[in-house]
Amino acid sequence: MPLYTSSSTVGTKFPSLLGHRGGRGIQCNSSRFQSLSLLFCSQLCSRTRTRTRQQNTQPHIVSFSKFNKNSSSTSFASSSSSSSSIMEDQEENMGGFNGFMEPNYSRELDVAVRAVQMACFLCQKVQQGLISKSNGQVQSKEDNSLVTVADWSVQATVSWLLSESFGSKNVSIVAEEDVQSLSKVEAADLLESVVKTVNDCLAEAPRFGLQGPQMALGTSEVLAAISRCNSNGGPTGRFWALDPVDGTLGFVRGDQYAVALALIEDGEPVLGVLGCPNYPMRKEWLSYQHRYHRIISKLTPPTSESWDKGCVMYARRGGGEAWMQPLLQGHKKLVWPNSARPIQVSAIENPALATFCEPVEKSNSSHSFTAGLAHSVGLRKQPLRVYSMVKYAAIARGDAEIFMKFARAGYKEKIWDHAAGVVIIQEAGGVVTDAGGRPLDFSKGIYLEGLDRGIIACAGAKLHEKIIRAVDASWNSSSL
Ligand SMILES: Nc1ncnc2c1ncn2[C@@H]1O[C@H](COP(=O)(O)OS(=O)(=O)O)[C@@H](OP(=O)(O)O)[C@H]1O
Ligand SMILES: [Mg+2]
Repeated sequence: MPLYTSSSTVGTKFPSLLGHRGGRGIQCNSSRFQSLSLLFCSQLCSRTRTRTRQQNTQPHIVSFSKFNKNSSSTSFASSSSSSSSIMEDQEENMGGFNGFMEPNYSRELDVAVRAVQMACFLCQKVQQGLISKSNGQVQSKEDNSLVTVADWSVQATVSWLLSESFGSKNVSIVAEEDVQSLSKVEAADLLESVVKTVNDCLAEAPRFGLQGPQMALGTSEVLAAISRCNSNGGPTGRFWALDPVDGTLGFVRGDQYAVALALIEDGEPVLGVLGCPNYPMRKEWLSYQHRYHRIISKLTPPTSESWDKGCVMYARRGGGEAWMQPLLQGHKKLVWPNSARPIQVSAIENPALATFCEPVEKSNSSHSFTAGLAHSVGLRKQPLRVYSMVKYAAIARGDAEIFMKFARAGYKEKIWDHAAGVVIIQEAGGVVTDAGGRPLDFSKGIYLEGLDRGIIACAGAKLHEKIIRAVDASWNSSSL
């Protein structure tokens, strides 16, 4: 059975790396920022290698599906014949390895993008319900964060789809929601809503090129799918990191939020998929509250064909490319690559022209500290405050140049809040590190252990270096 189409085949243009960055040179030998430069150089070298390979093997990479590599990815590839949920309308499979014997994760990427498309579809329906009437779908968790039917439903749906596609034995997921609060007797109505929402969504699976269940899932199957997401991550093997609704506050306020799914192998994120259902295609609308965007949209309704808002961004580590495709509209069927376009980071290096983004809530990141940094680096524009990993999407798409997050002391960042965004920004040409210039460490379990002060993502090395310097200069006098 034909299985899937590689993302590598969706585009055939591979501009040279430096040309792709608008000709910006990159210094790899800075003595002052050696670790930073080494990091950036290694990102650059990996990208250059990959591009050379792709140029040599275009347009279709040779399939090595019979090659039996002793790696966990083989089990994913081999599980496809028995439990693949991909429909028949797709191209020849890539065997899980490209012509250079490296896993290309094409099948995982294909399933992940489709699953995130479905999750976005689900979230849009729930968010519309929240906006039209405050109908009790917002719950309070013990940790006081807001959680919705969408959180649990997305987690159940994505978990079920991944398990069906790769076999539940082969799928390990780290995800935000645990099943305890949903299993309580007092949550019976909520659970019923989740089961209905999941089944409504899975009934649409064929439109997204995936197979849904033969019969509607029962309560126990939905709970089982949620509770399967019980991995604790770690340094070895393969697991998925899922944030079913990232930016819960944005979601319940009818604003920006994201569905984030990453595949992590041996502690490194290798695939990143980010669904951004409210991401506006006109970048100036990112800075407006979504309510305003909705009013404007009503005044000038988009035509059915126009791409007004909502996308899924994705990238494979080392692929040297990042992509964005629109959310599936109306009753259409997803035909890969679904009008995907390449995305890349901005070429702006001048701080005076750069836009920085940060969390909306000052309890999540110190606005006063970033304002000081902005001043010292010479950033002049107002910060773009956006909920969720949409900030990573904005950097990858070139709509902003800098993302900074400095959480209060003691807060431990979770891997699912960053993994997908890191891969996408890096493959779109940007840099992501902690404030010490080191890569984020996804190998230590569910937290980004050892994170130095904060997170800094930039379109290019020069801006990144300036921010790191500014953090060093002002950290000791800050109250953080
Ligand atoms: N106190 C504190 N400090 C820092 N970070 C925190 C904190 N509390 C939560 N979180 C995590 O931040 C995620 C939301 O980040 P955002 O960048 O979207 O923040 S904001 O809502 O725009 O203010 C949010 O993700 P979601 O829970 O998925 O919304 C949390 O994982
Ligand atoms: Mg989150």
